Amino acid sequence: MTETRRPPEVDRAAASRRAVAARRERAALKHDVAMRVITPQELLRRALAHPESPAGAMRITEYLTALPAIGEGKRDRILAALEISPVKRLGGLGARQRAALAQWLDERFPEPVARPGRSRLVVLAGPTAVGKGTVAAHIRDHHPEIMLSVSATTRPPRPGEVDGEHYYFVDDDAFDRLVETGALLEHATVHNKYRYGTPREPIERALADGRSVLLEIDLQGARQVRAAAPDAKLVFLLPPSWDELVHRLVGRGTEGEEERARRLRTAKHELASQGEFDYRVVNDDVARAAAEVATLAR
Ligand SMILES: Nc1nc2c(ncn2[C@@H]2O[C@H](COP(=O)(O)OP(=O)(O)O)[C@@H](O)[C@H]2O)c(=O)[nH]1
Ligand SMILES: Nc1ncnc2c1ncn2[C@@H]1O[C@H](COP(=O)(O)OP(=O)(O)O)[C@@H](O)[C@H]1O
Repeated sequence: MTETRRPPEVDRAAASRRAVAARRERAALKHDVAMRVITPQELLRRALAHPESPAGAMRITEYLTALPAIGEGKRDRILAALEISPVKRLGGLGARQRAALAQWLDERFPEPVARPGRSRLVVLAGPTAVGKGTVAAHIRDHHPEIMLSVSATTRPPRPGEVDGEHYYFVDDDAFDRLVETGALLEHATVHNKYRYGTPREPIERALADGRSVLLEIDLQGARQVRAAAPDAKLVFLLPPSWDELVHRLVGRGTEGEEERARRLRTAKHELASQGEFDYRVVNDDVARAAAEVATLAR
């Protein structure tokens, strides 16, 4: 049997391509943590579950400096306190080191804790283009038991949008009257442009009938609902990664470059506020994410 052997330079080239790809993937993961698309705990869980993956191969030093507000000085003090050597990789941490790091992370970056037994009023918010509208539409089509609130807006209808179904399209004066008469549970100017608000009465009626209600609104609205109805469940929809969020925004093709850049800057701030929410749902697959939100609405 003749064995065909590849020249060593071919193997070297392949190895170097793999190294570059792994480095790129590690950089993307660090960016996701820095942008708060994934929590530090999530990255650690991935590293420990797959020590051979790019997450597992990440040095503890790289990991710590990717965390919000951790510079090199703080990093070294943390490593000393946790008794972890700076040359360690995440996938190679010992049991005691994992436990110490996990405890430190939970104190420093607490993950939202599910708060069961809350009302059936569910707020779905999240950064631009994460898929809030898509997930809400899927819930409307597949979970008729959940009432999807129809907002009032001063934005003009887009082709195909039906008054009373997608939105109640009103002018500025009519919107003012809704605000003055207290007809809105919350309202806000979104993307610096048009006003949007949630009619209070249909929600109160549905909740009184024992139905679940879903509001797909922006972060300012979510905060007002929290203040007005502290028992509401606040759900934050997350993209699988920052790159995927950008990809969806570009792919939707509804904004020009300048508006996209502005929305992404807002998205960064919105992602940083996810700790105010009770639940986080990753919109990796629309049907799966919608099912998760529908379950929370029960
Ligand atoms: N506060 C608040 N935000 C809303 C309401 N209805 C829709 N929004 C938000 O307004 C934003 C713009 O929605 P829309 O005009 O449908 O445009 P698109 O998101 O670019 O398709 C989205 O972030 C919605 O979540 C509402 O009643 N109150
Ligand atoms: N799970 C998903 N996977 C891939 N693409 C998605 C997913 N969810 C939504 N999208 C796409 O992302 C874009 C933004 O979704 P959209 O519902 O308009 O976002 P939002 O309402 O949060 O601004 C749309 O083009 C939509 O088709």
